[in-house]
Amino acid sequence: MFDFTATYTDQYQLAMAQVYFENGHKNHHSVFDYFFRKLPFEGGYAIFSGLEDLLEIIENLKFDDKDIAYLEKTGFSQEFLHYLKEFRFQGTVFAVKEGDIVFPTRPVLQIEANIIEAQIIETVLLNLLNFQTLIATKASRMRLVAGDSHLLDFGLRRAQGPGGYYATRAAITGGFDGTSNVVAARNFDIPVSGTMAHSFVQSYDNELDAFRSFAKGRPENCVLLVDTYNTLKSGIPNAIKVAREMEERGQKLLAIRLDSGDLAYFAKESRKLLDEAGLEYVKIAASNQLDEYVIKSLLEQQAPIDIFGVGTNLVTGNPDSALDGVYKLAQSNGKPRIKLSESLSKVTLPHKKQVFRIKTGEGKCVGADVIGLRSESRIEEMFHTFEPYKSMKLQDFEQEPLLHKVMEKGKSLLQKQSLKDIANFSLSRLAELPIEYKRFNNPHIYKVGISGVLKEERDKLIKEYKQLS
Ligand SMILES: Nc1ncnc2c1ncn2[C@@H]1O[C@H](COP(=O)(O)OP(=O)(O)OP(=O)(O)O)[C@@H](O)[C@H]1O
Ligand SMILES: O=P(O)(O)OC[C@H]1O[C@H](OP(=O)(O)OP(=O)(O)O)[C@H](O)[C@@H]1O
Ligand SMILES: O=C(O)c1cccnc1
Repeated sequence: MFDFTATYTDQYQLAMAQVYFENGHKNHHSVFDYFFRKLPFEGGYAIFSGLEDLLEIIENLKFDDKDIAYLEKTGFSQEFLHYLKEFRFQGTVFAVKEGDIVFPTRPVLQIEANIIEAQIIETVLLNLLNFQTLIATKASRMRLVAGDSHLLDFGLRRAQGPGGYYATRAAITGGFDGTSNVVAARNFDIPVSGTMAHSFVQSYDNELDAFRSFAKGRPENCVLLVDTYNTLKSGIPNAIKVAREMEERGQKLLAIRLDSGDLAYFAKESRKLLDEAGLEYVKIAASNQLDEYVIKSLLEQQAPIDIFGVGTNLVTGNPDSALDGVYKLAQSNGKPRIKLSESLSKVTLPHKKQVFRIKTGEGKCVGADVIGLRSESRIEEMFHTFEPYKSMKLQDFEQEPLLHKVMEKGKSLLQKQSLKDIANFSLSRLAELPIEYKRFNNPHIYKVGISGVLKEERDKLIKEYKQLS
C-alpha cells in the first residue's frame, strides 16, 4: 500500500518546525487535543476509528533519503535536515478506546510530545482519524437498523481513490461483516466474499449457461445475480434450475442477488418462488445504492433480505464528505494555552485533560461526558461549557475515565486485537447508550460539561489573553 513517510504532512508543519528548531523551541513540550465539533449525518453519536493504524504509522515514521533530498530542494536548512534525518516520534498518546462512542467538543485523543514531533504528525493524525471515524459511524448506523442481516462492503470502486482501503477497515469496526475488497481483507484479516457481475451473465449466450458454469467453477458460497434480463421470469427460474443441479452434486446454492428495481417487491416474490421450489435455504442478497434509510425501510416492509451489499453511501460517508476533527494546542512548555473565539463554545480548553463518562450504577450512559484536568480523579459538579449558570451535580453517578495511555515514548502500548473485537466493543458501548441518541431524526443531544477547576483555569486564561490583545 501507500508508503507513509514523514512527508505525509502539510508543508506548514515543516516550516514551523524549522523555526522552532532554529529558535531554541525544539524541546518545548507540548500537549495537543484531537476533537471534532459536529456529529456527522445529523446523528446522535460517532464511532471512534483509526487508532491502531495511527499508532502503527507514527511509531515507524521517518524521513527517508528521498524525502530529505526533496526537502533540501524546497529550501530547508542543512542543520534542520540533519535533525529530520534522525526524526522519530517519541511522544505519549492518550486516547479513547477504538470503537467507543464519541461526541463533539471533548478530547478523543491527546498528544504529548516536543513541539516539532507533535506538529509533524498533526496532518496524518487528522487524515486517518477523521476519515475512519466518519465511515465507522456510517457503518454503525446501518448495523443498528440491519438486525441480524449480513452487511457487506462493496465500496472500493466508488471510494475516493485509495481511501477505500481504510474505508473497509472502518466499516468493519462500525459493524459490517465482510468486504469485497481483497487487499483490505488480506491486510486486516477481514472475511472476504463476492458474487458475480452483470458482465459475467452477459458474456454467455444465455443466462442459464452463465449460472451453470459459475456454479460448477465456484460451488462454494455461490451467489447468482438474477436481474440482468428479467428477475422473476428468467433470473429466479434459472437460479432454481441450477440450485437443483447443485443439489444433485451434493452442493448448495448460497444466495441470489438483486441489484435493481423495487428490492422489497423482488425479494418477496423471489422468496416465494425459491420456497415453492423447496429452496428455503437459499438466501437473498440485495444491493443498489443502499444506505441506512433504505435498509431500514426495506426491513420495515418485511423484505426477506439476508445480505445487504453497500458501496457508495458507505465508503464516501454520503451525505457528509468529512468529519471536522481538529488538533488544538492545550499546553506549551509547561504553560496552559487557549485559542480565543468570538463564541465561548469555540474557545479551546487548556491543560492535560481527562474525559469522564457519566453512568448509572447499572452501566447505562446518563447522556453526558465531563471534561476535567488530568489530575482530577472524580468530578463533583459539571458546568455547561458556555452557559455560566447551568450546572449538574454528579455525586450520585459513576464516572468512567475515557482517555487511556496508548503510546509512551513513541512505543505503542495497544494490545493487538481483531477488528471483530473492536466491532463487538463498539456494539457493547452502543448498547449502553439510550435509544433516544440512536434515532435518525432529531436525536437527543448528548451533553458535555467541564469541571469547576477547568472552568476556572479557562476563564482565567481568557481574561489574561483578552488583556494582552
Ligand atoms: N422497496 C424499496 N423501498 C425503498 N427503497 C428502495 C426499494 N427498492 C429499491 N429502493 C432504493 O431506491 C433507489 C432507486 O431504485 P430504482 O428502482 O430507481 O433504481 P434502479 O433499480 O437502479 O433503476 P433501474 O432499474 O433503471 O436500474 C435505490 O437506492 C434502491 O436501493
Ligand atoms: O450501489 P452501491 O451501493 O455503490 O454498491 C455497489 C454497486 O456496484 C456494483 O454495480 P456496478 O454497476 O459497478 O457493477 P455490476 O456490473 O457488477 O453491477 C454492484 O452491483 C452494486 O450495484
Ligand atoms: O461481489 C459483488 O457482488 C460486488 C462487489 C463489488 C461491487 N459490487 C458487487
